[in-house]
Amino acid sequence: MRKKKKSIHIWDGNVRDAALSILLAVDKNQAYSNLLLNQTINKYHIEAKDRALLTELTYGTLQYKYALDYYLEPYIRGKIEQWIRWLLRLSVYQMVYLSKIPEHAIVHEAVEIAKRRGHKGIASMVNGILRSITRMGIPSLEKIKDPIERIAIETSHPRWIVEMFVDSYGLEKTVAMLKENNIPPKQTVRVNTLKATVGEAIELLAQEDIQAEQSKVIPQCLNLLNGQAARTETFRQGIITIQDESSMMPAIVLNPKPGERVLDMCAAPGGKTTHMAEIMKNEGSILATDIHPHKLDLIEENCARLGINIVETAPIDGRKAVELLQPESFDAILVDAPCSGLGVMRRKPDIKYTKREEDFDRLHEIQLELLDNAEKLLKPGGRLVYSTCTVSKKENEGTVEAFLASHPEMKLVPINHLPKQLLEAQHEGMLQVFPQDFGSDGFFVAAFEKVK
Ligand SMILES: C[S@@+](CC[C@H](N)C(=O)[O-])C[C@H]1O[C@@H](n2cnc3c(N)ncnc32)[C@H](O)[C@@H]1O
Repeated sequence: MRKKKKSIHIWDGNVRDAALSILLAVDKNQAYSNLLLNQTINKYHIEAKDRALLTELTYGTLQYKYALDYYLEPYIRGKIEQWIRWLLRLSVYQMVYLSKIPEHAIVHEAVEIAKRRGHKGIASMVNGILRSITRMGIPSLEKIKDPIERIAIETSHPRWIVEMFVDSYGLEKTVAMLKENNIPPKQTVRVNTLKATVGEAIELLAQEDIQAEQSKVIPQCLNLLNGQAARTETFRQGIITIQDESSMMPAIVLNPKPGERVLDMCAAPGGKTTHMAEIMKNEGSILATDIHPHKLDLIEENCARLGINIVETAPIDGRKAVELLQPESFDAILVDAPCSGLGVMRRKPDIKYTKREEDFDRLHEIQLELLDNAEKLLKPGGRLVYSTCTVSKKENEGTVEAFLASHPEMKLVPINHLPKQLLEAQHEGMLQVFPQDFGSDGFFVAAFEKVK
C-alpha cells in the first residue's frame, strides 16, 4: 500500500516563512522543490508579486546552499538546528544576491520568523549573526586556493560533480555550465502546429497580455517574456505546450512521418509524444508507453487538450517491451530515457545535492536495456533516437558506445532537420547541448538507423 504523505501547511501570507517551509520540506522529506513550489502557488492562489519573490527566494537559497554555508561559517559557533540554518541561509541569500531588499528589513523579517518558530533566545542569536554579517561582511572566496574547490563553493555544486565535468569537458566549459545552472530558466513553449501558426500563437498570447518571441534556434519555440503560460486560454485551448527548447530536439531529429507507426518508450508526461504527433500531422499511430501506469493519464490529458487522436498509451516496462509487443513492427522509436538529470539542475536544484556517483552506472544499465528492447522492436531500415536531459558522458556517449558494441545491426547516422547552429555542434550522430549554449536545458540526442 502506498504511504499517504503528510501534507504540510506552507502559506500564511508571509513569503519568507513560506520559502523556509519549502526549503525544510525539500531538505527533510526529499520533496522536489519545483513541484512543491508550484503546488503551493496553485493551492493558495498566491498573487504575481509574492509568487515571483517566493520562487526567487526558494530557488536562490537552494541553488547557492554551499556558498551560503561558506559565508555563514565564521559566524556560527557550534551546532544549530536545521531550520535555523535554513533561515540564516535564506537571509544571507537576500543580502548577497538580491540588491533590492534593504539589510535592516532582511534582519527584521528573520528575527520575527525566529520568534514565531522558536523563542526569544533563538531570535536574539539570529539577530546577532545577521547583524555581525552586515557589519563585517562575508568572507572572500579568494581565500580558497584550490580552483576546483573555489568554483564548487562559488557556484554551489558538489566537488565530485565539478571534477567529473572538468574531466569530461575541460575547465572553461565546466565553469560556464556551473554558472548557467544558477540562472533561472526562461519560459518557453512549443506551438501546436495542428492548431495554429507561430504568428497566430504569438498574437493569441498578446491578446492575453503575454509578450512572446519566436526563438532564434527552434522555429516552433516561443520565448515568453512575461506572464505564466499555464494560466492562459491559449494554453487551455491547446495552442501551446510548455516545454524547454532542448526537449524539442528529439522529436525533430526522429522526424516521424504521417502514416508511420511510432513507439515512444519512456513517454510520460507526453511532451515528446505530442510533439511527434504534431510533426506527423496527427496521421499514423504512436504507442506511448511508460513504466508508471499513473503517469499515462497525463499523456492522455495532453493529447486531448492538443486535439491529438493518434496516440495510444500502455503501461509497459521498456526493459521487457519485447515480451509484449510485436518484434520489428515500428518505423521509428524514441527512447527518451530516465537519466541523472544533470542538464536540468537550474530547474531542479535539489538534483545537485541528491545525486550520487553510483547512480550513473545503474542508469547506464537501464538505458542499455531500453535500447536493446527498442532495437528488437524496430523494423529493418527503421530509425531510433536516444535522448537524455543530462550531461554525464557515462549515460550519453558511454551508453551509445556500449549499445553499438553489442548491436552491429545499428549504426549512428548524421543528425538532420535541426537548425544550422545545432547541426554544427553534432559529433558523429550525437549532439550534446549545454545549458550555456542557448540558455536551454543540457540535453543529449543520438540518431541511429537499423541496417536492412
Ligand atoms: C525523461 S522522462 C520522459 C519524458 C517524456 N519523454 C516527455 O517528453 O514528456 C523518463 C520517463 O521514463 C519513465 N521510465 C523510467 N523507467 C522506465 C522503464 N523501465 N520503462 C519505461 N519507462 C520508464 C519514467 O517514468 C519517466 O516518465
